[in-house]
Amino acid sequence: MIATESLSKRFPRVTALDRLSVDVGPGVTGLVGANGAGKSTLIKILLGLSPATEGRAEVLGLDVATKGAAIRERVGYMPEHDCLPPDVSATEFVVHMARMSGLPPTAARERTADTLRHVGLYEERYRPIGGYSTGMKQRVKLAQALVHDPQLVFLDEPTNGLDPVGRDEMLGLIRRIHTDFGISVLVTSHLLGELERTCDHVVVVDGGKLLRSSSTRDFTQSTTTIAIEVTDSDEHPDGTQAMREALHARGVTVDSGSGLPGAGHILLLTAAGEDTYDLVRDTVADLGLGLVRMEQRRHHISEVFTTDTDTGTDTDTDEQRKEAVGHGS
Ligand SMILES: Nc1ncnc2c1ncn2[C@@H]1O[C@H](COP(=O)(O)OP(=O)(O)OP(=O)(O)O)[C@@H](O)[C@H]1O
Repeated sequence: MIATESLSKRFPRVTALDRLSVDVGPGVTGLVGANGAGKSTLIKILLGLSPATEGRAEVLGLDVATKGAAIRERVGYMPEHDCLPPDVSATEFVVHMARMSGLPPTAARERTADTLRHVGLYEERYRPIGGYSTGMKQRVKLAQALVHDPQLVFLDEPTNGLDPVGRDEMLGLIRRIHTDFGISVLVTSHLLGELERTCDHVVVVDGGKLLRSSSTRDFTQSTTTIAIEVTDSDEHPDGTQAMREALHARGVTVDSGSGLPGAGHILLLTAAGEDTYDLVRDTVADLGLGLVRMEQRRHHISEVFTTDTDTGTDTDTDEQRKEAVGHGS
């Protein structure tokens, strides 16, 4: 679907892409990286909207340097930023975009109705977009990317600004773009966690460089670490501490998970088979606490960064990386 070879993009003060070589096949692929990692720049080059400084890239077998228009006929694009006209309705806007893509009037109206229904916009589609919530606007942006029935869509940070429920709904929609319509998807995010659930394949970029490209399964192989979180109680006002001590007394070494989001409330312990789960359950019950969660920890974006990038990068990138890690779940 996509192939880049030593692709670079240099702006006067910053190298946005640095000799990036990656192949992306059919299915749903996540492109993950901190803010400023080069994700949007890559998408613009792949659409033929911005020339690369060096290297080459093909989308659906078409060279981005010379076949931009043909690529945009076959590829849908959902931009990151709000770019919707406030005074027209979703229907009017999406019909317009369908017409711009070359669909005849009747087909444009039919495809618009189908696509808006697919993204979950019903009666609201006749109201001006200016009054929509962020989630509704994201759906309109998604609909206009799909309306001309592309073979591939680029979705740039589609969950940006959404609350957890809206985010889950958007991720479900993205998955269905592929399962229901066979359209391949390249979706960007600075949160690896949300892409894990949605994508078949994940590509990680950092400072414009390829950090890792692998199937989601390989990427998120379960570790043997279990993360647990418990409630407090009247008897144990610091439930986490009580749990730590009780587990310790039962011979289990517990780590506080410092540095992880939610640290202070999370206990990490090494699983020694099913017995460990039973031990945790029994200990929680004996203490009279509630178990908020008990889950096998999976690799986190921070681990990718710490294990694969100790090669020294500039300060800006380090800051941006921390930001992505901080946002991770
Ligand atoms: N037109 C431009 N002129 C100068 N620098 C740019 C331009 N576009 C992007 N950059 C810089 O290139 C780097 C990569 O930006 P890019 O927008 O591709 O990152 P990103 O991974 O998409 O992050 P974000 O989600 O924050 O947009 C950043 O340092 C950015 O400031």
